[in-house]
Amino acid sequence: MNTVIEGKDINVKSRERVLLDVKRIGLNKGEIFAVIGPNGAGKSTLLRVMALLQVPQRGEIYFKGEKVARKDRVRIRRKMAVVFQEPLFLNATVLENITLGLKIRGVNQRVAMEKAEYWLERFKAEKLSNRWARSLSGGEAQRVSLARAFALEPEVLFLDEPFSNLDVFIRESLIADFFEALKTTGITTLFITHDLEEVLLFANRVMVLMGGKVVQEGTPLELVENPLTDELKRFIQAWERSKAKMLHLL
Ligand SMILES: Nc1ncnc2c1ncn2[C@@H]1O[C@H](COP(=O)(O)OP(=O)(O)OP(=O)(O)O)[C@@H](O)[C@H]1O
Repeated sequence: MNTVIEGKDINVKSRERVLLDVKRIGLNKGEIFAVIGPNGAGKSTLLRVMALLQVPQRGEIYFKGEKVARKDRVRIRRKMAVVFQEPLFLNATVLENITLGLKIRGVNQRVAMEKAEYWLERFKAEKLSNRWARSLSGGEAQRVSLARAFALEPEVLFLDEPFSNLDVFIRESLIADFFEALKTTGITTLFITHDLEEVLLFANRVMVLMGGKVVQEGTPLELVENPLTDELKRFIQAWERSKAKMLHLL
């Protein structure tokens, strides 16, 4: 079976409001799968459910065909890595933040150091090794957060809008490093964004979420060329307008 992670019949409610209602989401091995949608569409909720960080009111997650039971959640979570928009760090140095995650997964100190140094270098963050992680700037923190995620060599990588708070220069450079890392590792990736440009750059497949429901799924090109709903058409047009404005300003 080629599906690495799959969610079936997922339903998340808060009081009586349905936040998420997704019949199926499945990521094939090596695939870069984007979930796109406006603010409040349920993207982060879906990511948390798939990354086993939140238990839905209904629905199941399958990892390589195995239904994830409550008792297996921690074990399977260790095969995953998550990068958030605002990185979460322990109160320790950059290097310690990376090596600790590896040690928890049973990697010995020497190998953990090697992996941490290797990935910090690939994300041009080697000079930050001994800095206190919580003192980093937004761009530095995101470099370290990505290095930490790749160092874990996860079977699935989850990213929740990792580039959205960065200035245009840092974003461009980090996106290039990230894309290179994805290409060379082939890690199965679930990527959340509200930026269509990122979808067109990275994704093999994209799911559009609006109001907690899937409105379309397909290749990025199919989405742009043939949006199925008026709401999605408006979303794409708004994005095109903002891009055109940006080009006009340059
Ligand atoms: N713990 C919670 N309790 C109640 N409502 C919640 C909770 N978490 C999320 N929501 C609501 O669920 C909806 C979806 O939120 P979510 O953060 O998943 O959307 P999103 O698509 O990631 O949005 P954004 O792009 O703004 O980050 C929102 O209306 C949000 O207010």
